[in-house]
Amino acid sequence: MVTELFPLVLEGAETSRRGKRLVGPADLTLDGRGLCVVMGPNGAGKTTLLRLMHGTARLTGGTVRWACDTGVARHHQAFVFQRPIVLRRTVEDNLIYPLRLRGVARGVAREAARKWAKRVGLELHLPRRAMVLSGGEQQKLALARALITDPALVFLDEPTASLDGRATREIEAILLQAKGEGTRLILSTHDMGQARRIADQVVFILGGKVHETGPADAFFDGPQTPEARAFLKGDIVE
Ligand SMILES: Nc1ncnc2c1ncn2[C@@H]1O[C@H](COP(=O)(O)OP(=O)(O)OP(=O)(O)O)[C@@H](O)[C@H]1O
Repeated sequence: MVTELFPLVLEGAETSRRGKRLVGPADLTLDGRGLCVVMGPNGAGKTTLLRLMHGTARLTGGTVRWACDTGVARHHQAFVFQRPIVLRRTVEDNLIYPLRLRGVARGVAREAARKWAKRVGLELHLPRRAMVLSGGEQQKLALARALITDPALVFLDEPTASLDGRATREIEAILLQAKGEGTRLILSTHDMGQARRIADQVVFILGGKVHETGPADAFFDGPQTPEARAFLKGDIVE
C-alpha cells in the first residue's frame, strides 16, 4: 500500500536560530494535492519553511505532523536544492547511488539509471563525470536522482533560480510529468511566471509568516491581502 503522507499540518511551527525567529509561528494545512508553490520575496523564509517541513531545520516551537509516522514520512521524501548537489562520480553512479543505499541490486539500479537519464535528456552523458555537466544538466541530474527512488513527495528549493529559460522549461516539464504520475511537489520560487505556470496551490510567505494560502487560481486572480496584491504587481514587498 502507498504510504499516505498528507495532510501535513503545521501548528504554531517555528524555527529560531540564536534567539532570532526565522520562520513562524506558522499554522498551515497542506492536503498535498498537485504542486504547491511557496512564494515570497528574498529572505521571506521560503527555504527555511521547506526545511522545517522536511525536518532539516530545527523545530523550536509548535508541531509539524504528517498523516503517518514522521520517520516514515521523511523516508518517502527527497529534497532538491537551488544549487545542484552532484557527487564526484559519473552521471550513472550519481543515479545509482540512492538506489544502492536502499539495497537495490546493481543491475536493477543500472536499468533505472538508464531510464531516468533518458527521461531527463542525459542518456548520452551516463559515463561522463557529473562535475563537468552544465548547471542545467546538473540540476536535471539532481532531479532525476531525487525521483529515481519514487518518493511520495519532493521539496524543491528554487530549483531553476540560476538556469536559463530553456533549462527552466525542461525542468518544469519533468516536474509536471512527475506530478502527473502522483508525486507530490512543494517548490519554492520568487519567479512569478513560474508560479503561474505550474502552481496548483500557493503559500505566500512574508517576514517568516505564512501570509496567505489557497488554490493558485484564486490567489492569482484575487489575492486577499494588500501585500500579496503588491507582490503580484511586482512591487517591492518587505
Ligand atoms: N542558518 C541561518 N542562520 C541565521 N539566519 C538564517 C539562516 N538561514 C536563514 N537565515 C535567515 O532567515 C531568513 C529567511 O531565510 P530563507 O533563506 O529561508 O529565505 P528565502 O525566502 O528562501 O530567501 P531567498 O529567496 O533569498 O532564497 C533570512 O533573514 C535569512 O538571513
